[in-house]
Amino acid sequence: MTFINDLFNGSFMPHGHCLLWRTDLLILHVGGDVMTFVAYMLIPLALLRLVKMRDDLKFSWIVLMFSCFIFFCGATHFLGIVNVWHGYYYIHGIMKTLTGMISIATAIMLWHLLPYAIAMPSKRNLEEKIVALTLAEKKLAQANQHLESEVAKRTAQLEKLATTDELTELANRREIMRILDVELLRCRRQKSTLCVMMLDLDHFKAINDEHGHQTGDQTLKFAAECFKQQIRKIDFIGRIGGEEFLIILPDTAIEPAVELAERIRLALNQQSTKQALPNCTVSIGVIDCQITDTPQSLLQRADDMMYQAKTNGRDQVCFS
Ligand SMILES: Nc1nc2c(ncn2[C@@H]2O[C@H](COP(=O)(O)OP(=O)(O)OP(=O)(O)O)[C@@H](O)[C@H]2O)c(=O)[nH]1
Repeated sequence: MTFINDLFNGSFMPHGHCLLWRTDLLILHVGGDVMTFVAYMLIPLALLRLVKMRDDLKFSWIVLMFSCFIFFCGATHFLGIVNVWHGYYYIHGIMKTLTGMISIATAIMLWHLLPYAIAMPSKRNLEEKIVALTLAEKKLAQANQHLESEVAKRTAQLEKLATTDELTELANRREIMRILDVELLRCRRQKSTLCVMMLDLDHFKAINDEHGHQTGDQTLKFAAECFKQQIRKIDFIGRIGGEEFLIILPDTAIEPAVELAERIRLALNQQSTKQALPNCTVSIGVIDCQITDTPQSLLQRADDMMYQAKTNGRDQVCFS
């Protein structure tokens, strides 16, 4: 009760010793207020600049409230300086009340936001997450690389399977016919020479019948290897049927092609006697490419020559 009486009868009024009229106290109080005022004004400016520069930031009441709270605190300190010389106590009081109200509102808002702020990942959490993600990304890239090399390996295997004869590992019929197409076009474009050789092992059925299918297979492999050894790197060889082979000789005239066919025939003759395999001979038909030839006609003409070698008594070369 005494406190309330004092409040209204004037006894509660401060006495008129403003800063005790001492210069050091004046400098201390005014200096402190000036510094606080400047700092309080700089903080909302910094927040304003942050919001302006970060266009991903959405409008937030808490930032606005916090800026107002700091601004009003600064303004209160400013009026504190003014009031040392002028007595704007009414305005100062209003400003202090407003600052108090905004401070309370900001504090309530802060408490409300506290659970969200606590749940937010810390800088260390985020750094750990970034490290984990970088590691996962690296592992993913490695797995991807491994997968890509596996796919490339499988593709190469499939390509080989699709183009290679399984037994002799020479080009299969489809592949050698594709090569014949390409080489014929190239020969036309470059106006060069091209020879084709058809080879058929003699009495192969007898080899199978007398020595068994497995020995027949080994003989086929051996003959294929023998043919391959005789041709140049730029030539092509493929197995087009059971015991039938085709050799394509780009940039080759008929004479050297026939010489090569003869060498092949002799090589098979000589080498097969040194093997623990049944003796085996080959009939060869050789032709050179004519202006009207197609891949089919080349094949047909080489086949005709090979049959002529068969009818002439086998183990020989016939050419047109
Ligand atoms: N072992 C084996 N034999 C095969 C293969 N492909 C075809 N043959 C056999 O090759 C033989 C070919 O016989 P023919 O067409 O009568 O020819 P040939 O006995 O060589 O007689 P000519 O060609 O007239 O000298 C057949 O018995 C086929 O079964 C194969 O991949 N492996």
